[in-house]
This record gives sequence, C-alpha cells and structure tokens, in this order.
Amino acid sequence: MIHLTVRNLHKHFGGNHVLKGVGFEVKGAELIGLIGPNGAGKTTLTNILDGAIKPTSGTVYLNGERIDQLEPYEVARAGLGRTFQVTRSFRRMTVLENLQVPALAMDRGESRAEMRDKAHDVLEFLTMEHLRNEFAQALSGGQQKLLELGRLLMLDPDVIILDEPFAGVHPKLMEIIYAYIRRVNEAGKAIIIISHQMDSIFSLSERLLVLNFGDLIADGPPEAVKRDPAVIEAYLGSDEEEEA
Ligand SMILES: Nc1ncnc2c1ncn2[C@@H]1O[C@H](COP(=O)(O)OP(=O)(O)OP(=O)(O)O)[C@@H](O)[C@H]1O
Repeated sequence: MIHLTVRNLHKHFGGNHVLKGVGFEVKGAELIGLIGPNGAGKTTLTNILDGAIKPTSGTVYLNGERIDQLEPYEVARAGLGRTFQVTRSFRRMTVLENLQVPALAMDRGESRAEMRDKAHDVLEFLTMEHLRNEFAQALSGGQQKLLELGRLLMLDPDVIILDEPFAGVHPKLMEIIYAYIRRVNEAGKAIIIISHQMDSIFSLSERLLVLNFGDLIADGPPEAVKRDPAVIEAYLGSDEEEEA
C-alpha cells in the first residue's frame, strides 16, 4: 500500500521560518486537498516533497524509502510526481514527443513502441488524440495543463501532487481534469491537490490539510475542516473567502 510519511518539516529562508514542524501521513489512494492563505507555505512544502528544495530539518519517507535528500528525478523514480502552478512543457516539441520525454528519461526498460502505445492511451484519456502532432506552444493554457497531467500519467507515480490544476482552465476542460483526478485516484493513486478554488477542492477531496503561516492547523474531512474555528480565523480578512 502507498505510504507517505512527512515528519516535523521545518524550512527557513534566511530569517523567514516558512514551515514550522509540518507532519502528516498518506495511506493508500487518498484524495487530499491542501489549502491555506497566500504565503502559507504550500508551494514550499510541495517543493520539499518533490526534491526541488531540501528541508532545514525533518524527514519524508515514501513506501519506506527516505526521499527528502533526493533530487527530483530520483523522487520521481521513487514514485512521487507533481505538476507546476505555471506549466512546463517543451514548447518546440509535439504533444506526443512531450509525453514520451519523461518516460525516456526514467529509462525503466520500456521499449519505444510500448511508450508510444502508452502515450496514445494517455492522449485518448485526455481527449487530446487530435492534438498529438501539434507543438506544445500552440496549445491553450488549459490544454497545456492537460499535457502536463499526461506527462505525469506516463510515469505512473504512486503519489501525485497537482499544483493549481484548475487555474485559468476553460470550464469544458475542467470536466476532463475532474474526470482525470477521479479516474487516477480510482486506479489506486494518492492525489494531493493544491488550489485556491474552494468549490473544486471541497467537491473533490475526501480529506483537507490546511496550512497557515507554516503550521498545519487542520487535517480532516472537508465538512469538519470547514467548521473548524482555527480555519475560519485563518481565512478571515483574506479575500479568498469571497472566492469560495
Ligand atoms: N526561495 C525563497 N526564498 C525566500 N523566501 C521564500 C522562498 N520561497 C518562498 N518563500 C517565502 O515562503 C513563504 C511561503 O511561500 P509559499 O510560496 O510556499 O506559500 P504558498 O502557500 O504556496 O502561497 P501561494 O498560495 O501564494 O502560492 C512566503 O513568505 C514566501 O515569501
């Protein structure tokens, strides 16, 4: 079973104490929302989980393997993948080529033909088959997000972190992203979604983590978290309330 253990993470940027002992566990194919006001530390936490930055102290284990000192490609190999708030694709490569690059880089013994077949399956799932020969730079913002989700699927990670998957996405593509999240989750993957879009987070997540000034102030079912006085307090005075 998938097991992610985050223990007592601290992160300092100079004198700025950005994560103050964050800890939680993910067991099995959970669908988790990670929320918190601007500057709460969500991106910093994600960057630590995927190996982009190292914690000042604390540990992260994935399926028994310590991953907090690994490089991002090693973390991906260990089974954790993420998307970015601002999408990153190879703009001058086609959609199909973009899908195959991460799988090639992983070098997991799949043949080119197997990778190509998998890429076609992924494209079909994302309803992007007709775009396979387009250059990534020709895609809309929402399609770029789908492409990034597709690249993750090619790697087949156990734990997937989606950073703002709904931001700037056309409502039609939103449905595809929702379906993606549900289907990938049903296939046994753990998913952590970071979003400021409360409607989406509340309708999708089974569990919510709330960060505020580097502290995890709530961890539980959305309905309970919504009523938690500490969470209400954290969002008071923040304009995110109105977006909810
Ligand atoms: N590389 C860095 N150097 C210095 N300070 C940083 C760095 N990265 C983040 N910070 C600081 O850490 C704090 C948390 O930022 P972070 O981006 O993790 O928050 P967030 O919850 O993701 O915010 P948002 O919702 O706005 O994306 C902020 O005060 C930010 O200025």
